[in-house]
Amino acid sequence: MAKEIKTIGVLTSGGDAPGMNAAVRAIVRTGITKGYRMMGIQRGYNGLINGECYEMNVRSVSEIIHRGGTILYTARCLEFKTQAGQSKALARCKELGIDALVVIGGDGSFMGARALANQGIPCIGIPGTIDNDIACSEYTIGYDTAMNTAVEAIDKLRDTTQSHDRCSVVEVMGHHAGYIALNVGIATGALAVLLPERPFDFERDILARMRQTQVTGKKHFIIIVSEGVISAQELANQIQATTGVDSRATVLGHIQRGGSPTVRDRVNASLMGYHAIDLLDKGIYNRVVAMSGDKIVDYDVNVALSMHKTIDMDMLEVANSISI
Ligand SMILES: Nc1ncnc2c1ncn2[C@@H]1O[C@H](COP(=O)(O)OP(=O)(O)O)[C@@H](O)[C@H]1O
Ligand SMILES: O=P(O)(O)OC[C@H]1O[C@](O)(COP(=O)(O)O)[C@@H](O)[C@@H]1O
Ligand SMILES: [Mg+2]
Repeated sequence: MAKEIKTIGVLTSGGDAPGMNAAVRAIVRTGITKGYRMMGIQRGYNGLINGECYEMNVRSVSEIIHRGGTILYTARCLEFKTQAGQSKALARCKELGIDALVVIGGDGSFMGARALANQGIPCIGIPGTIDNDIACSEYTIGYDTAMNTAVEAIDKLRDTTQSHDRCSVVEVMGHHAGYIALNVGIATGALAVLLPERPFDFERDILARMRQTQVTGKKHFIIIVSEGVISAQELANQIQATTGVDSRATVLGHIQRGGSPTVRDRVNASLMGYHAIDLLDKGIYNRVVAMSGDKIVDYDVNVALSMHKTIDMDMLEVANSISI
């Protein structure tokens, strides 16, 4: 027998991602249409522990579909990782009458949702992270916007890099995940793309590729490095010292996390938000919403968290074959 749900809470957690607002909008409006009381919880699990929340109506989510960031704010909450923190959150749900929760965030946030689900609060996870590193889903909200933001910035860097016959080393985000780097590398025609999934070899990945292309007359170089592989500045210094090519480092950083979401992020966020409420409404609990092909699907949270996904190394081969 499905538990009776009257009030649904929604929160955003972990790194913000463009399109989170579109998801919140879809969740709140679908929930209200289906007759639920909707509560916005601020600052992720911190807000759940502290009771920072407010009832939302259809107008609470007006004028946000095009805005980056999250109107609910977000946070990383260490306390919630502890049993004591989770017990406080559970007590707060009971006090506020929150019967179920929709969590928009990454893999860490879903582990938090599972902890609450295990204590009787039905939870639905929605993948919201620019990194696209949610194993069960081919796509995460914010990923498309972040890549487009990075491409726009790197196109600008290309102009100045070419004008000075320089090498630009550009660091993009992607905590342990090279999806942004690989796609952005192909989209910007980068000479080399360094991914966390592949051990870095300075001679093979940089020097050999520069020499090969210099023979054909190329004098400027763009190198994309995913955060954590090597510091962009350190790599630029090494390239300049070894090849004599004037080199500069650019860390795109949190620029990639902001800005108005793309069509793809707005549409997927809206579909996923609707799907999350539809699941709860059907009495289907403790699922993670995901994309498979262009379809919205869902997985049991335990299954979702045990899945693995691998980056398509054939795409690196394509990048390396074309950027010569
Ligand atoms: N193992 C865990 N158990 C319970 N809660 C967790 C766990 N891991 C992460 N969380 C909660 O989720 C929040 C966001 O996780 P984090 O990994 O920083 O981001 P993301 O969800 O984007 O991957 C953490 O600050 C914490 O409150
Ligand atoms: O917000 P912070 O603490 O600077 O975190 C930066 C990290 O957040 C991200 O932007 C997104 O990661 P999550 O989605 O897992 O939170 C990573 O690419 C990056 O490593
Ligand atoms: Mg994460």
